[in-house]
Amino acid sequence: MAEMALLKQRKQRVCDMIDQESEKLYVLSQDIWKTPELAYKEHTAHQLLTSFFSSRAWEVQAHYHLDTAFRAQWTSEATDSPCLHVGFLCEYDALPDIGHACGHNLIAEVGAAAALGLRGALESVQPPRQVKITVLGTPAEEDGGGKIDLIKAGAFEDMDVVFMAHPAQGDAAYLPDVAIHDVTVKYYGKASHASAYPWEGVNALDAAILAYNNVSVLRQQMKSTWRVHGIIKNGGVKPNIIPDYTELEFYLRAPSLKELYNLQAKVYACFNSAATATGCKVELSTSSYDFYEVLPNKTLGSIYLENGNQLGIQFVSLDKGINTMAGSTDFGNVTYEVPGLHPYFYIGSKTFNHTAEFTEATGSEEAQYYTLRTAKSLAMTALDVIFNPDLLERIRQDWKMAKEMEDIPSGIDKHRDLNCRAGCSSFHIKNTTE
Ligand SMILES: NCCC[C@H](NC(=O)CCN)C(=O)O
Repeated sequence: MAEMALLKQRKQRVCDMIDQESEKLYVLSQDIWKTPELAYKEHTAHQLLTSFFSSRAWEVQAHYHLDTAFRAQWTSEATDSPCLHVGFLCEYDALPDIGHACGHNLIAEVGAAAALGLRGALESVQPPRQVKITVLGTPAEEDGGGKIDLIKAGAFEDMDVVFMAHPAQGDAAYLPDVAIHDVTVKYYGKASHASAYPWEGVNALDAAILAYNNVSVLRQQMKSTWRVHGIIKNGGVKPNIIPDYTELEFYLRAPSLKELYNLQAKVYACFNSAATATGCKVELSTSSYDFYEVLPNKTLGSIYLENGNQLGIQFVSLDKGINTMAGSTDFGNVTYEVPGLHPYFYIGSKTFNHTAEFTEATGSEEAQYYTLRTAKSLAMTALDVIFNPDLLERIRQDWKMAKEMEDIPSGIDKHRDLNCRAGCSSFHIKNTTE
Protein backbone atom coordinates (compact mmCIF):
# COMPACT_ATOMS: atom_id res chain seq x y z
CA MET A 1 0.00 0.00 0.00
CA ALA A 2 2.89 2.33 0.89
CA GLU A 3 4.38 1.79 -2.57
CA MET A 4 1.09 2.78 -4.22
CA ALA A 5 0.82 5.86 -2.05
CA LEU A 6 4.40 6.78 -2.89
CA LEU A 7 3.79 6.40 -6.61
CA LYS A 8 0.64 8.52 -6.34
CA GLN A 9 2.71 11.18 -4.57
CA ARG A 10 5.34 11.12 -7.32
CA LYS A 11 2.67 11.44 -9.98
CA GLN A 12 1.23 14.41 -8.16
CA ARG A 13 4.72 15.90 -8.24
CA VAL A 14 4.75 15.47 -12.04
CA CYS A 15 1.49 17.39 -12.31
CA ASP A 16 2.63 20.10 -9.89
CA MET A 17 5.88 20.62 -11.79
CA ILE A 18 4.07 20.98 -15.10
CA ASP A 19 1.46 23.31 -13.60
CA GLN A 20 4.23 25.47 -12.14
CA GLU A 21 5.71 25.88 -15.63
CA SER A 22 2.39 26.26 -17.46
CA GLU A 23 2.85 29.96 -18.23
CA LYS A 24 6.33 29.53 -19.70
CA LEU A 25 5.20 26.45 -21.62
CA TYR A 26 2.30 28.38 -23.12
CA VAL A 27 4.64 31.20 -24.20
CA LEU A 28 6.96 28.59 -25.75
CA SER A 29 4.24 27.01 -27.86
CA GLN A 30 2.76 30.40 -28.73
CA ASP A 31 6.11 31.73 -29.96
CA ILE A 32 6.50 28.64 -32.14
CA TRP A 33 2.93 28.95 -33.38
CA LYS A 34 3.42 32.62 -34.30
CA THR A 35 6.47 31.88 -36.48
CA PRO A 36 5.47 28.89 -38.64
CA GLU A 37 8.54 27.38 -40.34
CA LEU A 38 8.75 24.58 -42.91
CA ALA A 39 10.61 21.29 -42.74
CA TYR A 40 14.34 21.58 -42.04
CA LYS A 41 13.97 25.38 -41.77
CA GLU A 42 12.65 25.56 -38.18
CA HIS A 43 15.41 27.94 -37.04
CA THR A 44 13.29 30.05 -34.67
CA ALA A 45 11.66 27.01 -33.07
CA HIS A 46 15.10 25.42 -32.66
CA GLN A 47 16.41 28.56 -30.95
CA LEU A 48 13.33 28.86 -28.68
CA LEU A 49 13.51 25.24 -27.56
CA THR A 50 17.27 25.08 -27.01
CA SER A 51 17.10 28.30 -24.95
CA PHE A 52 14.15 26.90 -23.00
CA PHE A 53 16.13 23.86 -21.89
CA SER A 54 19.51 25.60 -21.48
CA SER A 55 17.88 28.03 -19.05
CA ARG A 56 16.69 25.08 -16.96
CA ALA A 57 20.09 23.39 -16.54
CA TRP A 58 19.62 20.68 -19.16
CA GLU A 59 22.65 19.53 -21.13
CA VAL A 60 21.77 20.90 -24.57
CA GLN A 61 23.26 20.04 -27.96
CA ALA A 62 22.01 22.45 -30.58
CA HIS A 63 22.15 21.59 -34.29
CA TYR A 64 22.19 17.91 -33.34
CA HIS A 65 23.05 16.06 -36.57
CA LEU A 66 20.60 18.38 -38.37
CA ASP A 67 20.70 22.18 -38.46
CA THR A 68 17.31 22.43 -36.72
CA ALA A 69 17.43 19.32 -34.49
CA PHE A 70 18.53 19.41 -30.85
CA ARG A 71 19.08 17.16 -27.87
CA ALA A 72 18.54 18.12 -24.23
CA GLN A 73 19.51 15.63 -21.51
CA TRP A 74 19.31 15.22 -17.76
CA THR A 75 20.52 12.21 -15.77
CA SER A 76 19.65 11.29 -12.19
CA GLU A 77 22.13 10.03 -9.59
CA ALA A 78 23.99 6.83 -10.51
CA THR A 79 22.89 3.58 -8.81
CA ASP A 80 24.10 -0.02 -9.11
CA SER A 81 21.30 -0.86 -11.59
CA PRO A 82 21.61 -0.13 -15.32
CA CYS A 83 20.42 3.32 -16.40
CA LEU A 84 16.95 3.55 -17.92
CA HIS A 85 16.79 5.94 -20.87
CA VAL A 86 13.49 7.73 -21.59
CA GLY A 87 12.98 9.89 -24.68
CA PHE A 88 10.44 12.64 -25.35
CA LEU A 89 10.18 13.98 -28.91
CA CYS A 90 9.35 17.52 -29.96
CA GLU A 91 8.09 18.31 -33.45
CA TYR A 92 7.83 21.92 -34.61
CA ASP A 93 7.56 22.13 -38.39
CA ALA A 94 4.53 23.84 -39.94
CA LEU A 95 2.67 23.43 -43.24
CA PRO A 96 2.95 25.69 -46.29
CA ASP A 97 0.45 28.59 -46.31
CA ILE A 98 -1.62 27.34 -43.33
CA GLY A 99 0.99 27.39 -40.56
CA HIS A 100 0.60 25.07 -37.58
CA ALA A 101 -2.43 23.24 -38.96
CA CYS A 102 -1.23 20.00 -37.41
CA GLY A 103 -0.34 21.49 -34.05
CA HIS A 104 3.36 20.66 -34.00
CA ASN A 105 3.79 23.68 -31.69
CA LEU A 106 1.72 21.69 -29.18
CA ILE A 107 3.73 18.52 -29.82
CA ALA A 108 6.83 20.49 -28.84
CA GLU A 109 5.06 21.77 -25.74
CA VAL A 110 3.92 18.28 -24.70
CA GLY A 111 7.45 16.90 -25.08
CA ALA A 112 8.98 19.76 -23.11
CA ALA A 113 6.34 19.67 -20.38
CA ALA A 114 6.50 15.90 -19.93
CA ALA A 115 10.29 16.04 -19.61
CA LEU A 116 10.12 18.85 -17.03
CA GLY A 117 7.44 17.00 -15.07
CA LEU A 118 9.33 13.70 -15.04
CA ARG A 119 12.58 15.36 -14.00
CA GLY A 120 10.75 17.23 -11.24
CA ALA A 121 9.35 13.99 -9.86
CA LEU A 122 12.72 12.22 -10.01
CA GLU A 123 14.52 15.08 -8.29
CA SER A 124 12.08 14.86 -5.41
CA VAL A 125 12.49 11.13 -4.93
CA GLN A 126 15.44 8.84 -5.64
CA PRO A 127 14.36 6.43 -8.41
CA PRO A 128 15.24 2.69 -8.01
CA ARG A 129 17.72 3.03 -10.86
CA GLN A 130 19.53 5.79 -12.66
CA VAL A 131 17.33 7.50 -15.25
CA LYS A 132 18.40 9.50 -18.28
CA ILE A 133 15.80 11.78 -19.85
CA THR A 134 16.44 12.86 -23.44
CA VAL A 135 14.36 15.48 -25.20
CA LEU A 136 14.95 15.20 -28.94
CA GLY A 137 13.97 18.04 -31.26
CA THR A 138 12.96 16.16 -34.40
CA PRO A 139 12.31 18.49 -37.36
CA ALA A 140 10.68 17.91 -40.72
CA GLU A 141 7.91 15.42 -39.96
CA GLU A 142 5.57 16.87 -42.62
CA ASP A 143 8.17 16.69 -45.34
CA GLY A 144 11.38 14.65 -45.43
CA GLY A 145 11.43 12.81 -42.11
CA GLY A 146 13.91 14.32 -39.66
CA LYS A 147 13.46 11.44 -37.20
CA ILE A 148 14.87 9.08 -39.85
CA ASP A 149 17.96 11.23 -40.28
CA LEU A 150 18.37 11.03 -36.50
CA ILE A 151 17.82 7.25 -36.49
CA LYS A 152 20.58 6.89 -39.07
CA ALA A 153 22.80 9.15 -36.93
CA GLY A 154 22.29 6.83 -33.95
CA ALA A 155 20.24 9.25 -31.84
CA PHE A 156 17.87 6.51 -30.62
CA GLU A 157 20.47 3.82 -30.07
CA ASP A 158 20.37 3.40 -26.29
CA MET A 159 16.83 4.56 -25.57
CA ASP A 160 14.52 2.17 -23.72
CA VAL A 161 11.22 3.88 -24.44
CA VAL A 162 10.16 6.97 -26.36
CA PHE A 163 7.08 9.20 -26.17
CA MET A 164 5.34 11.97 -28.07
CA ALA A 165 1.70 12.97 -28.62
CA HIS A 166 -0.20 14.52 -31.52
CA PRO A 167 -3.19 16.94 -31.56
CA ALA A 168 -6.41 15.55 -33.03
CA GLN A 169 -10.22 15.61 -32.69
CA GLY A 170 -10.23 13.33 -29.64
CA ASP A 171 -8.05 11.35 -27.24
CA ALA A 172 -6.76 7.94 -28.37
CA ALA A 173 -3.84 5.97 -26.96
CA TYR A 174 -3.15 4.58 -30.43
CA LEU A 175 -4.26 5.24 -34.02
CA PRO A 176 -3.05 3.12 -36.94
CA ASP A 177 -0.68 5.61 -38.58
CA VAL A 178 0.12 4.05 -41.94
CA ALA A 179 3.25 3.63 -44.03
CA ILE A 180 3.77 6.26 -46.73
CA HIS A 181 5.86 6.75 -49.86
CA ASP A 182 6.12 10.20 -51.50
CA VAL A 183 7.03 10.39 -55.18
CA THR A 184 7.53 13.21 -57.70
CA VAL A 185 6.71 12.31 -61.32
CA LYS A 186 8.31 14.37 -64.12
CA TYR A 187 7.37 13.95 -67.79
CA TYR A 188 9.62 15.25 -70.55
CA GLY A 189 8.14 15.72 -74.06
CA LYS A 190 8.82 18.04 -76.99
CA ALA A 191 7.32 21.49 -77.53
CA SER A 192 5.71 22.57 -80.80
CA HIS A 193 3.19 25.18 -81.97
CA ALA A 194 -0.12 23.62 -80.92
CA SER A 195 -1.97 24.92 -83.94
CA ALA A 196 0.58 25.17 -86.73
CA TYR A 197 2.25 21.76 -86.35
CA PRO A 198 1.05 19.90 -83.24
CA TRP A 199 2.14 16.60 -84.78
CA GLU A 200 5.75 17.64 -84.19
CA GLY A 201 5.16 17.81 -80.43
CA VAL A 202 5.40 15.14 -77.70
CA ASN A 203 2.75 16.12 -75.17
CA ALA A 204 3.88 15.94 -71.50
CA LEU A 205 0.47 17.14 -70.31
CA ASP A 206 -1.18 14.18 -72.02
CA ALA A 207 1.20 11.96 -70.04
CA ALA A 208 0.27 13.69 -66.78
CA ILE A 209 -3.45 13.37 -67.45
CA LEU A 210 -3.09 9.73 -68.47
CA ALA A 211 -1.04 9.01 -65.33
CA TYR A 212 -3.70 10.60 -63.13
CA ASN A 213 -6.46 8.67 -64.91
CA ASN A 214 -4.49 5.40 -64.78
CA VAL A 215 -4.35 5.78 -61.00
CA SER A 216 -8.06 6.60 -60.96
CA VAL A 217 -8.97 3.34 -62.68
CA LEU A 218 -6.52 1.41 -60.48
CA ARG A 219 -8.60 2.44 -57.46
CA GLN A 220 -11.23 -0.22 -58.23
CA GLN A 221 -8.60 -2.87 -57.52
CA MET A 222 -7.09 -1.16 -54.47
CA LYS A 223 -7.70 -2.37 -50.92
CA SER A 224 -9.95 -0.09 -48.88
CA THR A 225 -7.04 0.65 -46.53
CA TRP A 226 -4.77 1.83 -49.33
CA ARG A 227 -4.54 5.50 -50.22
CA VAL A 228 -3.14 7.22 -53.32
CA HIS A 229 -3.49 11.02 -53.63
CA GLY A 230 -1.70 13.48 -55.86
CA ILE A 231 -1.54 16.88 -57.51
CA ILE A 232 -0.36 18.26 -60.85
CA LYS A 233 2.28 20.83 -59.87
CA ASN A 234 3.11 21.90 -63.42
CA GLY A 235 0.77 21.33 -66.39
CA GLY A 236 2.40 23.48 -69.03
CA VAL A 237 2.76 27.19 -69.67
CA LYS A 238 0.55 28.23 -72.63
CA PRO A 239 -2.27 26.53 -74.59
CA ASN A 240 -0.47 27.15 -77.90
CA ILE A 241 2.75 25.46 -76.74
CA ILE A 242 2.59 21.66 -76.57
CA PRO A 243 3.88 21.11 -72.97
CA ASP A 244 7.35 19.62 -73.01
CA TYR A 245 7.47 19.33 -69.20
CA THR A 246 4.91 18.41 -66.56
CA GLU A 247 5.30 17.51 -62.87
CA LEU A 248 3.06 15.66 -60.44
CA GLU A 249 3.45 14.75 -56.75
CA PHE A 250 1.79 11.69 -55.22
CA TYR A 251 1.57 10.10 -51.77
CA LEU A 252 1.06 6.34 -51.58
CA ARG A 253 -0.06 4.76 -48.29
CA ALA A 254 -0.75 1.28 -46.89
CA PRO A 255 -1.15 -0.22 -43.40
CA SER A 256 2.16 -2.06 -43.69
CA LEU A 257 5.45 -1.76 -45.53
CA LYS A 258 4.83 -5.00 -47.37
CA GLU A 259 1.53 -3.71 -48.76
CA LEU A 260 3.08 -0.33 -49.52
CA TYR A 261 5.67 -2.06 -51.67
CA ASN A 262 2.91 -3.93 -53.51
CA LEU A 263 0.89 -0.74 -54.07
CA GLN A 264 3.97 1.17 -55.20
CA ALA A 265 4.66 -1.31 -58.01
CA LYS A 266 1.08 -0.92 -59.29
CA VAL A 267 1.13 2.88 -59.18
CA TYR A 268 4.55 3.12 -60.81
CA ALA A 269 3.15 1.03 -63.67
CA CYS A 270 0.48 3.75 -64.06
CA PHE A 271 3.16 6.43 -64.31
CA ASN A 272 5.43 4.49 -66.67
CA SER A 273 2.64 3.41 -69.02
CA ALA A 274 1.56 7.06 -69.46
CA ALA A 275 5.09 7.78 -70.71
CA THR A 276 4.97 4.86 -73.12
CA ALA A 277 1.58 5.89 -74.49
CA THR A 278 2.72 9.45 -75.25
CA GLY A 279 6.35 8.96 -76.15
CA CYS A 280 7.51 11.05 -73.17
CA LYS A 281 10.45 10.33 -70.91
CA VAL A 282 9.52 9.89 -67.23
CA GLU A 283 11.57 10.48 -64.06
CA LEU A 284 10.37 9.28 -60.66
CA SER A 285 12.11 10.75 -57.63
CA THR A 286 11.55 11.54 -53.96
CA SER A 287 12.93 13.97 -51.41
CA SER A 288 11.44 12.14 -48.44
CA TYR A 289 12.16 8.90 -46.65
CA ASP A 290 9.43 6.29 -46.62
CA PHE A 291 7.59 6.49 -43.29
CA TYR A 292 6.80 3.16 -41.67
CA GLU A 293 3.52 2.41 -39.91
CA VAL A 294 3.50 3.07 -36.14
CA LEU A 295 3.93 -0.25 -34.30
CA PRO A 296 1.43 -0.53 -31.42
CA ASN A 297 2.62 -1.34 -27.90
CA LYS A 298 -0.17 -2.80 -25.79
CA THR A 299 1.56 -2.42 -22.44
CA LEU A 300 2.56 1.22 -22.97
CA GLY A 301 -0.91 1.98 -24.31
CA SER A 302 -2.68 0.47 -21.33
CA ILE A 303 -0.50 2.33 -18.80
CA TYR A 304 -1.17 5.57 -20.66
CA LEU A 305 -4.93 4.89 -20.70
CA GLU A 306 -4.85 4.29 -16.93
CA ASN A 307 -2.96 7.52 -16.23
CA GLY A 308 -5.09 9.50 -18.65
CA ASN A 309 -8.29 8.21 -17.06
CA GLN A 310 -6.99 9.33 -13.66
CA LEU A 311 -6.68 12.83 -15.12
CA GLY A 312 -10.18 12.71 -16.55
CA ILE A 313 -9.36 11.97 -20.19
CA GLN A 314 -12.32 10.45 -22.05
CA PHE A 315 -10.61 8.19 -24.55
CA VAL A 316 -12.38 7.33 -27.77
CA SER A 317 -12.24 3.74 -28.95
CA LEU A 318 -10.82 3.05 -32.38
CA ASP A 319 -14.11 1.91 -33.88
CA LYS A 320 -16.25 4.78 -32.53
CA GLY A 321 -14.28 7.90 -32.18
CA ILE A 322 -11.89 9.82 -34.31
CA ASN A 323 -11.04 8.49 -37.71
CA THR A 324 -9.82 4.90 -37.65
CA MET A 325 -7.57 5.76 -40.56
CA ALA A 326 -4.82 8.10 -39.46
CA GLY A 327 -2.16 9.82 -41.52
CA SER A 328 1.49 8.87 -41.43
CA THR A 329 4.44 9.93 -39.30
CA ASP A 330 8.18 9.30 -39.17
CA PHE A 331 7.54 8.24 -35.58
CA GLY A 332 6.63 4.92 -37.25
CA ASN A 333 10.29 4.43 -38.18
CA VAL A 334 11.23 5.23 -34.57
CA THR A 335 8.94 2.41 -33.34
CA TYR A 336 11.04 -0.01 -35.36
CA GLU A 337 14.10 1.12 -33.36
CA VAL A 338 12.70 1.46 -29.84
CA PRO A 339 9.34 0.80 -28.10
CA GLY A 340 7.28 3.96 -28.45
CA LEU A 341 3.94 5.56 -27.65
CA HIS A 342 2.32 8.13 -29.94
CA PRO A 343 -1.16 8.96 -28.60
CA TYR A 344 -3.49 11.55 -30.06
CA PHE A 345 -5.06 14.23 -27.90
CA TYR A 346 -8.09 16.51 -28.01
CA ILE A 347 -7.32 20.24 -28.05
CA GLY A 348 -10.84 21.63 -27.55
CA SER A 349 -11.87 21.63 -31.21
CA LYS A 350 -13.52 19.14 -33.56
CA THR A 351 -12.01 20.80 -36.62
CA PHE A 352 -9.69 18.72 -38.80
CA ASN A 353 -5.92 18.68 -39.05
CA HIS A 354 -4.43 20.44 -42.08
CA THR A 355 -7.13 23.12 -42.12
CA ALA A 356 -7.00 26.84 -41.29
CA GLU A 357 -9.57 26.19 -38.54
CA PHE A 358 -7.23 23.71 -36.86
CA THR A 359 -4.41 26.26 -37.08
CA GLU A 360 -6.58 28.61 -35.05
CA ALA A 361 -7.31 25.87 -32.52
CA THR A 362 -3.64 24.96 -32.04
CA GLY A 363 -2.84 28.59 -31.21
CA SER A 364 -5.73 29.00 -28.81
CA GLU A 365 -5.44 29.24 -25.03
CA GLU A 366 -8.19 26.61 -24.78
CA ALA A 367 -5.76 23.99 -26.16
CA GLN A 368 -3.46 24.48 -23.17
CA TYR A 369 -5.49 22.52 -20.62
CA TYR A 370 -5.62 19.45 -22.88
CA THR A 371 -1.98 19.82 -23.94
CA LEU A 372 -0.67 19.88 -20.38
CA ARG A 373 -3.00 17.05 -19.34
CA THR A 374 -1.50 14.93 -22.11
CA ALA A 375 2.03 15.83 -21.00
CA LYS A 376 1.15 14.79 -17.44
CA SER A 377 -0.22 11.45 -18.68
CA LEU A 378 2.94 10.77 -20.69
CA ALA A 379 5.25 11.68 -17.78
CA MET A 380 3.18 9.56 -15.38
CA THR A 381 3.42 6.66 -17.82
CA ALA A 382 7.20 7.05 -17.90
CA LEU A 383 7.18 7.10 -14.08
CA ASP A 384 5.30 3.78 -14.00
CA VAL A 385 7.89 2.23 -16.29
CA ILE A 386 10.73 3.55 -14.11
CA PHE A 387 9.28 2.30 -10.83
CA ASN A 388 7.98 -1.03 -12.14
CA PRO A 389 10.76 -3.02 -13.85
CA ASP A 390 8.33 -5.78 -14.90
CA LEU A 391 6.60 -3.29 -17.17
CA LEU A 392 9.76 -2.60 -19.13
CA GLU A 393 10.14 -6.31 -19.87
CA ARG A 394 6.51 -6.55 -21.04
CA ILE A 395 6.97 -3.45 -23.17
CA ARG A 396 9.99 -5.04 -24.80
CA GLN A 397 8.06 -8.28 -25.45
CA ASP A 398 5.23 -6.34 -27.09
CA TRP A 399 7.75 -4.52 -29.24
CA LYS A 400 9.51 -7.69 -30.41
CA MET A 401 6.19 -9.30 -31.31
CA ALA A 402 4.94 -6.26 -33.20
CA LYS A 403 8.13 -6.15 -35.25
CA GLU A 404 7.92 -9.84 -36.06
CA MET A 405 4.38 -9.30 -37.37
CA GLU A 406 5.73 -6.93 -40.02
CA ASP A 407 8.25 -8.79 -42.16
CA ILE A 408 9.88 -6.05 -44.20
CA PRO A 409 10.30 -7.35 -47.81
CA SER A 410 13.77 -8.89 -48.01
CA GLY A 411 16.47 -6.74 -49.52
CA ILE A 412 14.94 -3.49 -48.30
CA ASP A 413 17.54 -1.58 -46.30
CA LYS A 414 15.87 -0.25 -43.17
CA HIS A 415 15.01 3.41 -43.53
CA ARG A 416 16.24 3.42 -47.07
CA ASP A 417 13.74 4.42 -49.66
CA LEU A 418 11.58 1.71 -51.20
CA ASN A 419 12.36 3.39 -54.51
CA CYS A 420 15.68 1.59 -54.57
CA ARG A 421 13.66 -1.49 -55.44
CA ALA A 422 10.96 -0.10 -57.63
CA GLY A 423 12.57 1.87 -60.37
CA CYS A 424 12.80 5.30 -58.86
CA SER A 425 15.56 7.17 -60.60
CA SER A 426 16.73 9.41 -57.76
CA PHE A 427 16.48 9.77 -54.00
CA HIS A 428 17.86 12.76 -52.16
CA ILE A 429 17.20 14.21 -48.73
CA LYS A 430 17.26 17.97 -48.20
CA ASN A 431 19.28 20.03 -45.79
CA THR A 432 21.16 17.46 -43.75
CA THR A 433 24.38 18.66 -42.18
CA GLU A 434 26.45 15.59 -43.04
N1 LIG B 1 5.13 13.33 -46.59
C1 LIG B 1 4.78 12.89 -45.27
C2 LIG B 1 3.47 13.47 -44.83
C3 LIG B 1 3.19 13.16 -43.38
C4 LIG B 1 1.86 13.72 -42.95
N2 LIG B 1 1.78 13.57 -41.52
C5 LIG B 1 0.69 13.98 -40.88
O1 LIG B 1 -0.19 14.64 -41.39
C6 LIG B 1 0.65 13.58 -39.43
C7 LIG B 1 0.63 14.73 -38.59
N3 LIG B 1 1.65 15.66 -38.88
C8 LIG B 1 0.70 12.97 -43.61
O2 LIG B 1 0.27 13.42 -44.70
O3 LIG B 1 0.24 11.98 -43.04
